[in-house]
Amino acid sequence: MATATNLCGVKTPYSFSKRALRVQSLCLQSRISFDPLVDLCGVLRVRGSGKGRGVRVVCDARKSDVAGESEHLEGTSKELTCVMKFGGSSVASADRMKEVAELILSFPEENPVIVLSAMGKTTNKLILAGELASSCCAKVSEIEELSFIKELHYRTIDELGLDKSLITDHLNILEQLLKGLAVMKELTPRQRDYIVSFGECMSTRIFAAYLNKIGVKARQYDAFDIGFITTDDFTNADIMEATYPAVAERIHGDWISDPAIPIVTGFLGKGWKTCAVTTLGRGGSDLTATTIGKALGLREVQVWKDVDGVLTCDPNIYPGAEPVPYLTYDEAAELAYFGAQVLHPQAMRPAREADIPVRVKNSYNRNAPGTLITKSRDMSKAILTSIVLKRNVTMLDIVSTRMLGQFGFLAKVFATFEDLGISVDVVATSEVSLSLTLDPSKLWSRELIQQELDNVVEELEKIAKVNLLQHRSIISLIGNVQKSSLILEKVFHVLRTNGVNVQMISQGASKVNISLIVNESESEKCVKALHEAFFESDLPDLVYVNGSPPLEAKA
Ligand SMILES: Nc1ncnc2c1ncn2[C@@H]1O[C@H](COP(=O)(O)OP(=O)(O)O)[C@@H](O)[C@H]1O
Ligand SMILES: N[C@@H](CC(=O)OP(=O)(O)O)C(=O)O
Repeated sequence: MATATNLCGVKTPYSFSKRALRVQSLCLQSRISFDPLVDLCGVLRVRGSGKGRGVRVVCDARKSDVAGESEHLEGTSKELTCVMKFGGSSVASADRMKEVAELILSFPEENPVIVLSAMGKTTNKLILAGELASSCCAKVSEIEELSFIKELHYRTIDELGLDKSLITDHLNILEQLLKGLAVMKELTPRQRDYIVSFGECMSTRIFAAYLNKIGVKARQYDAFDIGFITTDDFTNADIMEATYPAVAERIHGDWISDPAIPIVTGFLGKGWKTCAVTTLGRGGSDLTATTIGKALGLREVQVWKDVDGVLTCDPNIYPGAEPVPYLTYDEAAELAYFGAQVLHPQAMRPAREADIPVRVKNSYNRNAPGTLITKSRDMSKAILTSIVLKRNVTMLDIVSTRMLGQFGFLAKVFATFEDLGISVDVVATSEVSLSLTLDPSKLWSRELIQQELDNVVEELEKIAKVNLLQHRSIISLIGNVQKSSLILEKVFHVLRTNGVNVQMISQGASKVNISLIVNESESEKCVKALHEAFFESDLPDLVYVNGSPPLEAKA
């Protein structure tokens, strides 16, 4: 009897079917390590790598048929190898779609799963159209955003030489939905998710049809139909565990029976209770990509953007920002969480769990090396990796009205936030007081509405004195916190020179992030000055006090 590892990581005896034994023998013949894993559905999955190529073989351990599998198993070059995700900016027009098709074909050794976002700014336009329709500001047929979406998609179809019927049903349903919103005079998060889903549904249909037209066999998938199961948190849903086996089975099953490049809608899922379409939060196609990478055990996930990788800061704030060649999952996650638009905050989770490298590349400059994100990297020379600015942050200073030493104060404060469903970003605390910032991304618009803030203050004032400070920014310094004294020394030198007072400082438990809270009006100036000091200055990093090197220099 052979053994296989179950999902809890335990090796258990497993009675292999003829088919599984055949997989084992083919793996051995091809010098692919045989590492069987039994998933929740009892399906035996084998991961391994032979001659530098990632290979994944799926077979059912309980069935005994071997027919139809041999070509797939022997011809390992026909395995799906990686995910390539293209964001809205990469597929913004017919010309861009042609370039992306050419880019995909320029990697003949790859059999990618393609994940696409909506074309250009379609998602923003869909949200606006929904808001306008429900607020009765305009007649639906006259909503400019709707006309823009129709025109963009029909023009793209025309320029690619495709048939309009590909998306006419979608555009008709979209218009009907907007008319419905105008009657109801409301736009719920659930309705908003359904409306925005049309962007990805249309871009993927157009792109798959174009590939088929140029003779590259492709198959379109709506993520909500192929097992992307999420929580029912509309506008910010979370991927659930059941997604991985379901997506693997569907995409892999189709690939084996009739190989065609899978073209999957990014950003979308299906709520597990409501069965309604959900979205994964803005920029959620990155998460779709890493989820597929983990589900299929692929070799690499590539996210193709309009910048040369993750940069040392937001190029819109400082155009001199430079690409960062290597990052760890922790650094990338922290960077995204603290506001770098370039990656979705949750996207690193599946990649980290499956230990799959994520490469951030530029679809406009494909020869640029980009950024490689992996579990670990050489940190010996790393000091600061990237500077991230999160604007429009609200800060609360909370001081207990009771005596020093009163226990349970912090618990009561955090219980208030839990009751009101508001998450907190950065915290600095003593026994009787704490300062914290509120996460503005909780709401779609990335701003906490005034009524929620009033509720927070009203509740907290029952136990504390509360000072609400708006228009603040968080500057997050992502880097090697083992060198925190060195980083802080330089930071405070720069801020003092620029006359900026830091209002709060916090070092994340993740050990890759130091956060500073400053006034919004001073924040851009700070980021530029910090960027110059850390990435462009020839000044020595270490300033010796009284002629003796600081501790970390001695170590
Ligand atoms: N640190 C950063 N590194 C790279 N890009 C950043 C950074 N911070 C903000 N950005 C912005 O993120 C954009 C890329 O992210 P996004 O628009 O979501 O890409 P896509 O839509 O192609 O997936 C860049 O054009 C850039 O303006
Ligand atoms: N279209 C969605 C999802 C997405 O991921 O887009 P992009 O890859 O262009 O950031 C959005 O705009 O949020």
